[in-house]
Amino acid sequence: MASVGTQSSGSEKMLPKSQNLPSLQSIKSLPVDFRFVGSPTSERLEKSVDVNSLNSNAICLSIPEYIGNDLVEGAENSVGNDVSEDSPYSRTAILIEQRPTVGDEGLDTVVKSLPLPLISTSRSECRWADTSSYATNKKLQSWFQLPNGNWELGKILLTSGTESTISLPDGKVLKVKNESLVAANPDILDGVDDLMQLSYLNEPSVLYNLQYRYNRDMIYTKAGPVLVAINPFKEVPLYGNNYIEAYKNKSMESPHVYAITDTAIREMIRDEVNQSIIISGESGAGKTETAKIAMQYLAALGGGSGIEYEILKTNPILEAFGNAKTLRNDNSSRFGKLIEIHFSETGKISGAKIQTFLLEKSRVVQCMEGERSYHIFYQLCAGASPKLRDKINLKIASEYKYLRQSNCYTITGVDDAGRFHVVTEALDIVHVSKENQESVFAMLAAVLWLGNVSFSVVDNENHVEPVVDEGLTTVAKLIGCNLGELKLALSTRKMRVGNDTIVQRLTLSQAIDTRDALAKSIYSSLFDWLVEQVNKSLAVGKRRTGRSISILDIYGFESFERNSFEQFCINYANERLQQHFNRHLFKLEQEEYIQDGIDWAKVEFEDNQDCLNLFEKKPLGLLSLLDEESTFPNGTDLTFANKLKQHLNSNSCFRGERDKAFSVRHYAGEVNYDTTGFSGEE
Ligand SMILES: Nc1ncnc2c1ncn2[C@@H]1O[C@H](COP(=O)(O)OP(=O)(O)OP(=O)(O)O)[C@@H](O)[C@H]1O
Repeated sequence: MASVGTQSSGSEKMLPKSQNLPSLQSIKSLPVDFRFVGSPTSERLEKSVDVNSLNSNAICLSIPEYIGNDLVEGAENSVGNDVSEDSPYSRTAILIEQRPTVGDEGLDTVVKSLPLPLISTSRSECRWADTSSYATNKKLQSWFQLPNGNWELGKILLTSGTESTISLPDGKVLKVKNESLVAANPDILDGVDDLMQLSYLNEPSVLYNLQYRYNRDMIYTKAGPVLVAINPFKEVPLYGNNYIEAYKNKSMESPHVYAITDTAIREMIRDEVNQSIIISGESGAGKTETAKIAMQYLAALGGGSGIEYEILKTNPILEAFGNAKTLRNDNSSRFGKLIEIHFSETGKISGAKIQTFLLEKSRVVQCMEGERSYHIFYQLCAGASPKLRDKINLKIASEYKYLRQSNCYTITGVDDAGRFHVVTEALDIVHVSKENQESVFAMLAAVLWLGNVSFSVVDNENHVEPVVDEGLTTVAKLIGCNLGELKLALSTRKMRVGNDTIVQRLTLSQAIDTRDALAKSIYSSLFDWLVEQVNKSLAVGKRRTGRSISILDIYGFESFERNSFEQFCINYANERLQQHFNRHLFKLEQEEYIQDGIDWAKVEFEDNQDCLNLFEKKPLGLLSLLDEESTFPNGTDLTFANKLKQHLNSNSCFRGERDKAFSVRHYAGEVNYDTTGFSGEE
């Protein structure tokens, strides 16, 4: 007699009535007609001692090839008899792996007689049987969106005509239009580890499934070929050597960054093709942490030469110089990075190369209340030795205007002085000499002192001159420049008129802009120089004969009140990534199903092609128009904004705003841009 079942790992309300739930032993002692297939669920079944820890209540069964149609019908009896709706196992699903020798007819007979939903007849094809009749037998449930936007799972009590009566979990009974109800999946599909397994793939079902797993610390879920990670904002016991060992070369299907990375390694070796792992998401979603976890896995598998240690040590350096506290994320990357890890033919790491993009330079001179500038400034101020402080005339963070303006110096739980030592150690490891390190710190101090440079008005046209004080003299000393030259550089500009060069005095606001531009330029040159040093160190003497795995971690989609040119570029890059995601998750997958003639209910998704066209179309897209305006001698930010309004106002993704502003309807929401600085006007 076949009786199969397992306890749901779900909430109390879902537990079966019986107190005597089946033990692992009873599951294992299934009749010979059945055996576990080598799927992740069954693997876990066999390994796990505690059935309660299972995250799925689907039992995977395989019908051995030699059984044939007759025995399939036998299976029908045994399953059908024992697993009735009232049995303790009523939430058990059955997944039958169809072998080529089992005819469709035989299988159909089994399917029809099962009192339970059949999840699949073939795991590889994922052709889920329609479970709606099962749901009708039970009390039909549907999602209903409340006025506040939240989704509630309602029980349908009655359907008549175009309306249904539903009861919500809080006991309220509502009469609603049928079209406002969104199909819910049967309980049996709660917490599936691949969203593609859901019978109904709609917003509330996806959110519910992700939350169901998240509540159980299962932060990873697959969405076909894509891994969805939900930031746990706490330590989760999912990493480290034991986990690495478990995933190593095992083609484990259960969702994890290690599994994705392992697939990249295997496919790189097997197909001899370079691989890339693209990580995208909004700010604070966990991209950088995920990139680090992937790098740790690569280092563990491809390590041995010692270079992997250097690669991992680049993280504290890049984070110190390129990350900052924002309102959304205490450690927000303010630049994008592409890390290429090179492997030799034997699969060992032979070197790496880091490319960085779009460092947010403006943060050096201004940041919002409650945010911080780059970590390294605070680390330096807190952790520099007395000798170094003396040498570069360093004060505490609150002495510097650039750091003072946002009124935030520390991050809860972060020891800046301690981090400074970690950074200097990491700089040692990537072979930045002590002498060069000192020059780096001197340049950082110069940037901070620049912010303290003030100006005094010298005539009635508001022309200014820098005040000669500790700030100005320290900057001159640190950057190795004559004081008089520095004064001129900060208060005048040279212009060519015909064959002559004339020197024009700057007004206060022009001088402040010049000072800030110098500070930004010093900082971004320093950042680029460091990345160059890191790359030299990671590539020394290594022949790049093998293949590589690249990890792209670009900083996330963001929207402030008024967004800059940098944010415009970042949001465009994110729009492109979204399109890549859509293509792989929906477009290509669905095209393949259609080509193969697979009966597939089309999944509706929001295609962001229109928004991409707004950016990319020639000659009347945002980028082309910006290119054009930047080359016009009389082009300004205002003429650019007017041009956009003239040509793009009829585009549904665009809206002209007052003065120099416009907004774009991105996939993640509408964003307002201020064209100040877009056209590069003088
Ligand atoms: N897997 C994880 N385990 C534990 N904590 C995590 C994990 N992923 C992210 N976090 C937490 O969330 C914070 C933000 O994550 P992270 O810096 O990776 O976000 P991000 O997507 O790179 O954001 P940004 O675009 O602003 O750089 C981390 O500092 C960490 O505290």
